[in-house]
Amino acid sequence: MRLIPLDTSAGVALWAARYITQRINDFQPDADRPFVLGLPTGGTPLQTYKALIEMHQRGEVSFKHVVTFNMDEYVGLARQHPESYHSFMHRNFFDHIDIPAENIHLLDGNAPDIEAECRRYEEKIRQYGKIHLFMGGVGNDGHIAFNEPASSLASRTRIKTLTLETRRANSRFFNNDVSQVPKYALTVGVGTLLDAEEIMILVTGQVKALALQAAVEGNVNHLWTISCLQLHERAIIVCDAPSTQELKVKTLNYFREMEAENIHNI
Ligand SMILES: N[C@@H]1[C@@H](O)[C@H](O)[C@@H](COP(=O)(O)O)O[C@@H]1O
Repeated sequence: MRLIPLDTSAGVALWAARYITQRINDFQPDADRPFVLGLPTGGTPLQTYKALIEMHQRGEVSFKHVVTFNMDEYVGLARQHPESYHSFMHRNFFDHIDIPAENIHLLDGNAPDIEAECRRYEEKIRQYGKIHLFMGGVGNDGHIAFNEPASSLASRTRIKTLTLETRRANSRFFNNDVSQVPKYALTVGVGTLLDAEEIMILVTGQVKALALQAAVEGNVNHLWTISCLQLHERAIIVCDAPSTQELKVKTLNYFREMEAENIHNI
């Protein structure tokens, strides 16, 4: 695992946007060989999307041959609802870049047959071979995508019941009314995430401090599904100073030294 400790959330966003841009450009994608990018929603990646849009506008990156798969979507929320992840992604990212509509993949939380929809999503990812880079955030309770505590670490795309903690945290997008937050979501599984070639998780704010500690210093544990990163060959966590509150000084110094050396640090 690489841990990139930065001072501010703005620094995290810039680091992540530069990293994505570099990976896409190094890959030199074309129509027959697109770059496959996994994407999250939530408050954390907003600044990263903004930075990517600015880089695109400056001509530093094109998404013409990038294919995207979003991590999750609420069940039963109309696609046009401003807080559906479909709306979120178009409003905050897709509408401002040159990605072709057919390259965008999101789970359909209103599909008549939920199981078939989840199978279709897994199959679609398989058709592209693999996701090259999966960006994500983390919930306050350590969930990755919507893999709530005690999700199987071998799980695939499926429906999940959201915890009250997650619904309370997300109620800030629903007029602070928890009853408006959907109770279920479709989400890629931990196993789906672990299949990606590389995973980059953004962690910002003190509310994420326990989740970051679990990810970095804790044991691999299904109660903190973010800890699955320890099983991945190429996992990067980019974090700001407030989110590191619960890490040992020794841990933080170790990762700082590794990054300063910049070699053999996975
Ligand atoms: N399903 C999403 C997660 O993918 C996201 O990581 C988490 C944290 O969101 P935020 O970045 O707003 O703290 O929220 C939701 O639960």
